[in-house]
Amino acid sequence: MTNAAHHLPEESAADEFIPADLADPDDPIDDLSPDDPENFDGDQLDLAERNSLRRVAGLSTELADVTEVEYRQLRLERVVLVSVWTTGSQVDADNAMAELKLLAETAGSQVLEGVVQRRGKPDPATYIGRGKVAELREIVVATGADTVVCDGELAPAQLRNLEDRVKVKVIDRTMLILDIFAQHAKSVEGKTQVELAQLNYLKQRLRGWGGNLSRQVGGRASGGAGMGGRGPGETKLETDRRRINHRIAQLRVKLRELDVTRQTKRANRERNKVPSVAIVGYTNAGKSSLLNRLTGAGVLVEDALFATLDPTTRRSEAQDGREFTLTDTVGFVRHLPHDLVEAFASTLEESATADLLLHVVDGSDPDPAGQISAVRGVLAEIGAGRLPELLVINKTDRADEATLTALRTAHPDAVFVSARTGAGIAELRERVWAGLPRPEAEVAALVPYERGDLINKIHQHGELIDAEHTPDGTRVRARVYPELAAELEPYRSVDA
Ligand SMILES: Nc1nc2c(ncn2[C@@H]2O[C@H](COP(=O)(O)OP(=O)(O)OP(=O)(O)O)[C@@H](O)[C@H]2O)c(=O)[nH]1
Ligand SMILES: [Mg+2]
Repeated sequence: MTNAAHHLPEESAADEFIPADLADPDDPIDDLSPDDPENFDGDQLDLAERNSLRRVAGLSTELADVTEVEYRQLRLERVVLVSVWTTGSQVDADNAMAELKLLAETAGSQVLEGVVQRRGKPDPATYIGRGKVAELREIVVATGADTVVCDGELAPAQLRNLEDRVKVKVIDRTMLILDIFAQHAKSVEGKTQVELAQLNYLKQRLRGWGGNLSRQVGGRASGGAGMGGRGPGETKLETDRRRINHRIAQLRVKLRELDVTRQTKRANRERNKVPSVAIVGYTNAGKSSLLNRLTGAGVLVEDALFATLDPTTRRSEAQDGREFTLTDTVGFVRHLPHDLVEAFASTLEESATADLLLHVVDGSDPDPAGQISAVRGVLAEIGAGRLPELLVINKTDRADEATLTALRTAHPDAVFVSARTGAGIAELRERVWAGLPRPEAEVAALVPYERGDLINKIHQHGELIDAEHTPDGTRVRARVYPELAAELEPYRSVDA
């Protein structure tokens, strides 16, 4: 890459660093104290527990001595944000920076400064222009930062070069998101998935912080061959790599086992034909708040990105008594790391197999259209792109009229709600009920009174058209799924 560097054009004057305006005076976030009784979020059952989990290092004891893996984690760091602004307007660039700031804060770090460089494309060697690296170093020194966070996914070489020159830890957006997930994941499955994604990502970016040991010239000779115990000549880098590979294999096995449990659960639901509704959407859009509104679930709601990492499923009932499930899911974000999408595949499958998607959008976001397309992108990636989708524009209490009008025009079928005030929730319920899949087969039967269980099943899983009590039992007409139709077969009326 030193070669490549010679061919790069000099920095032009137009490539100035633009300080990002990080202090947003009317930051809508500020008026959202969870202690405010107005902020109806249901019971926040596990808030305390969550807070106590915040800063626990995500890796198991087996990797405790892989110093680099720990080093890459972001814990209460003092950071400088850096982004290369290639396309789009200044507003887009500011929004992207504001989101990066939120992400960094969600990871527990303190943002000291943010700089944007306008540039045709990121420098292949150093991400920002090479002329700007020294300036970045100055900012780092002046602010006393210990970490630089770049808004993008950096190639291993870019990361290394920047780190060598800026002389503090450099993290990219992908690593940052992985780190947030690692801090927040609660279930065994979630933790395992995140750890796997982190290790996969880091594996290609290890640089051997054991200092000179890592750059041994003969190091290549041992690559790949002889995974067994190598002697004292083994470098720290190789040890790390070997341990990581070993750990990755372990995690894969564990995930496979966990997946079996999940599939059993899902198979049960499928057999019972309980329609499932998945609440999907951009992170912080208000998915959990909506689940709480719709079911009183008491899921944690927090003004933080990725508050929810473990899907919660609640049963609910349509007005005609039919049951369905509502699942709150992990939020999406622009450029969700691919490793992570892959790692979360089984969790996300919850959405991919749903009968209906409630796609929640934060109507008060500066760029709801961008959120919608980012979410649809991830949905397509996990094979949920063609499911029936009900677009729900949330936070109408806070969104400005112009944005709402634009959204109404662009999405005439969307439902406009506020999980906070409850506005539009009644309509949302009806739209959800109407969107549930309907059983096809219509049957007529005379069900004897001792088979009241069948009548109950019709109520729960089918649609009762009419019922009449006769001396011999209940005469019913109903739309039911094939399984229930088979159970009703012995009592079928011929005149149907
Ligand atoms: N003003 C307003 N705020 C809302 C509304 N709905 C949710 N919020 C707030 O938005 C923030 C995020 O809400 P959550 O329900 O946690 O969002 P989420 O989509 O589940 O977020 P993640 O799980 O982090 O992806 C919280 O501070 C909520 O109080 C709304 O209708 N109006
Ligand atoms: Mg949530």
